[in-house]
Amino acid sequence: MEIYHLNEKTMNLHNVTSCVLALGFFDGVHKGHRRLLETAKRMATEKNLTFSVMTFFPHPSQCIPHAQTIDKYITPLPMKIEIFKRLGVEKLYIVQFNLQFSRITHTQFVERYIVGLACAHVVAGFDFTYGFKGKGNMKQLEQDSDGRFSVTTVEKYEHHHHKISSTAIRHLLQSGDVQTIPNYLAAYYSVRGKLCYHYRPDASEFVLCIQIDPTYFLPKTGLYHAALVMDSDELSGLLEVSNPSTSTLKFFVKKPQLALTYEEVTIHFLSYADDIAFEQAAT
Ligand SMILES: Cc1cc2nc3c(=O)[nH]c(=O)nc-3n(C[C@H](O)[C@H](O)[C@H](O)COP(=O)(O)O)c2cc1C
Ligand SMILES: Nc1ncnc2c1ncn2[C@@H]1O[C@H](COP(=O)(O)OP(=O)(O)OP(=O)(O)O)[C@@H](O)[C@H]1O
Repeated sequence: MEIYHLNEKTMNLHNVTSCVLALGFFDGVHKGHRRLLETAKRMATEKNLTFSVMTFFPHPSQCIPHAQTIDKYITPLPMKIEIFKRLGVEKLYIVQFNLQFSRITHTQFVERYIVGLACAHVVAGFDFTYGFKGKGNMKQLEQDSDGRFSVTTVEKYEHHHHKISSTAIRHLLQSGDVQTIPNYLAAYYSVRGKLCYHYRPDASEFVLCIQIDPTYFLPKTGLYHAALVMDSDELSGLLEVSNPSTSTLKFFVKKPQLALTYEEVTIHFLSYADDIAFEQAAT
């Protein structure tokens, strides 16, 4: 996968190839996002065009006043890049979202970032917005295209009559309801980290400490039933989130049957244990 970090200065510095472009922020790359990305991939294959994705970084709420500033992510950028790679994206455009970019009008965005990147077809969801004050929508996009590219609008994908969204997943994390998240993500909520040290409080128990990207959106404080995956080995245990802004997690496990190496690990949040267990572990 080719990755291009775009801003006003770097816009015209690379070769473009005719593409199908999927558009959006895509935090979590949840089931709704995946449906959209599969549509774009299928169209790229049918039309023999490059499968491209455009996303933005950081989240627009960090430079425009919003009800809530989003500075923690379900998938921090390196994770999102990895998922796009796995989904077969051929070109990834990461547009720097700053105040200057936010003031680009919907027509300017189409001229510079869609027509300018040789997009023959654009795929986005029913509620995608773009341009200054988010004035552009999917109807506007068809008008702005002026016949130069075609547009597919992906319908709302729901779970129990609710839109599957990054916002809904953040709410589930905030309430500790991690067991419901696979309905939205198609997988357990997971974080990637590095085993930084371990200690042994008694003969039967090990505590592993894992350093994670500080921009992960963590579930609420407490203890979680979790699985820790390292290479092909998997350990079951309890994971402590001491507070949602921590970047060190503690994983409690009974006598691990494998040699612990200080490498990359992935932690899957399976379900919430309870506050009582958390208080007991803390003492
Ligand atoms: C060129 C451009 C300008 C934007 N300007 C604003 C803005 O002024 N205010 C705003 O709230 N969002 C703005 N946005 C953010 C969009 O409304 C939207 O959040 C973003 O395109 C990601 O779409 P998604 O949330 O549907 O994935 C802008 C987006 C683009 C592409
Ligand atoms: N459930 C869904 N069904 C269809 N399209 C979706 C769905 N969720 C998001 N999309 C589309 O995916 C792209 C990325 O959307 P975005 O990153 O805003 O996701 P979101 O889940 O709506 O996020 P948020 O909850 O923060 O608004 C957009 O084109 C959007 O319209």
